[in-house]
Amino acid sequence: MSVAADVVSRTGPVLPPGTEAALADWLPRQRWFAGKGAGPARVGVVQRTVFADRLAEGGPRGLFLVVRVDFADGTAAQHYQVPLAVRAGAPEPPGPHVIGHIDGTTLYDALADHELVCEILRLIGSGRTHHPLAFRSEPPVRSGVAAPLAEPASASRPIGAEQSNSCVVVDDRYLLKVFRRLHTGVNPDLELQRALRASASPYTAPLHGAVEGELDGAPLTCAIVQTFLSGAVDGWELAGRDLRRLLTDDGRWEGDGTGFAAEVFAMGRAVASVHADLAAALGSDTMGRDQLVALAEAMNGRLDEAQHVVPGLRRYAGALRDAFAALAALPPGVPVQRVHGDLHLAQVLRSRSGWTLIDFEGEPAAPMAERAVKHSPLRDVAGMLRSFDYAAHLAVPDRAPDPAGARAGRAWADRAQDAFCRGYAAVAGRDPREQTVLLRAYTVHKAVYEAMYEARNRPAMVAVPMAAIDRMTR
Ligand SMILES: Nc1ncnc2c1ncn2[C@@H]1O[C@H](COP(=O)(O)OP(=O)(O)O)[C@@H](O)[C@H]1O
Ligand SMILES: O=P(O)(O)O[C@H]1O[C@H](CO)[C@@H](O[C@H]2O[C@H](CO)[C@@H](O)[C@H](O)[C@H]2O)[C@H](O)[C@H]1O
Repeated sequence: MSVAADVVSRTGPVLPPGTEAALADWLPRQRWFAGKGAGPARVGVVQRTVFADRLAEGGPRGLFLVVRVDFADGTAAQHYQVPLAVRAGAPEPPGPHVIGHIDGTTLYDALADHELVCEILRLIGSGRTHHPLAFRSEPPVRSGVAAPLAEPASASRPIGAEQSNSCVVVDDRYLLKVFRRLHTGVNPDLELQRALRASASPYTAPLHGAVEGELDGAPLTCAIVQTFLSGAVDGWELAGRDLRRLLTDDGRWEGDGTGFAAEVFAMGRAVASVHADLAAALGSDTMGRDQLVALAEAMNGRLDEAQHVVPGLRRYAGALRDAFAALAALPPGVPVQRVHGDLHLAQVLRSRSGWTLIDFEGEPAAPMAERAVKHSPLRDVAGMLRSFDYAAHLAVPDRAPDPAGARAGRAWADRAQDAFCRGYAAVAGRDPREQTVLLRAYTVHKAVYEAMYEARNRPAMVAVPMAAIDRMTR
């Protein structure tokens, strides 16, 4: 399973013996490691690509590793990406990025090493290949505009701890995002942002380049670089600020909120515009009878899985299946296209230039083939409508639940959902709420996903989607 550490460079083996044991200890402690509940794991390095080697001169060696994890309990094997730094001695202060100290070297996460982060950007900027990895810069949208990434960078810092992947901000200008859990196939975060760059969408952060590879003969997306929107605030934070303004000092809710509804109207416009650009760039289709039935079956399948994880869903199963059956019975001809796939308030950033959609990778645990399936754009609309409901529950932490507060939160979510749909309609020409059956099916389907996601990742929050399911099935 593993590639032996047998390649010897001027300074000894490329990977010191014991690397896999150190990784086996380090990986399960990472936020993005998806195999946490699966028991003991065996770890093997199945691919390693040296992209920088200055160990002999007292500098770092940088490698991209593909690591395979096999689980003792029979859970299917998972692949992860680890950009690895190796330096002589113990140059790194202890921290969560340190993987181990072996044979006089320190092994640590290369994203914490400014020199190596710069090297990755330089390789992308100059379009180099270190087989099997291709470092590519995106062709200029307008001719004569050079790729900016070859310039030296002076500072880099990791951002966000609670993420599925790992991001580093370079010079406050670029965001390098390294995908952690690997699925073969082109990641939609690259595919869709490439298409949106080509159509010069003003609602995405321009893509500058990517690192692409292959595993077992299939394509692999390893990393992307895009413009970092310095000073941007995400929709979740803005929603929280608006909700906090409604809350009086003595704990009562008062007023209608401030300008947030106007912001949300603009957000709806941005999402509809991105949908139009995606349809133009990557094509659209219609669902016939068979596809509608298959979609309803997939939704039922997820409900089956979710009921094992959240037994409380069982009492709603009849009403939920009715919503999916109504979808299956819709007249054929429902338009479908590529969509964001996991849209919520933290996936939209508000900066001076307006709203920007980020993170087009879809549901991070799903195989790429599933994420590439065309859907009604109402899938994203449903995701955002659910997010306003979440915000009303959670954006004001430590607030004791009380009926008046719940009513005020509900009224806030209703207003936000209304503003979003009106903004969406202003660009799409049709209010998503007119497609009642479709929107209801996608919305309850999303809530079922959330119940399962929360049970696995944030059990204290299961009550949020469960309350929505209770309300929507009454
Ligand atoms: N282009 C960008 N400009 C500014 N901040 C960004 C940008 N892209 C992502 N971020 C920030 O980084 C965080 C993680 O990015 P995201 O693409 O959502 O990664 P993940 O797949 O790990 O969730 C986001 O929540 C956002 O705050
Ligand atoms: O951001 P990710 O792509 O990793 O998405 C996953 O995590 C999200 C939580 O961080 C989760 O979103 C759910 O919680 C949000 C509030 O924290 C809420 O705004 C969303 O509406 C709700 O779905 C998302 O489902 C999951 O895929």
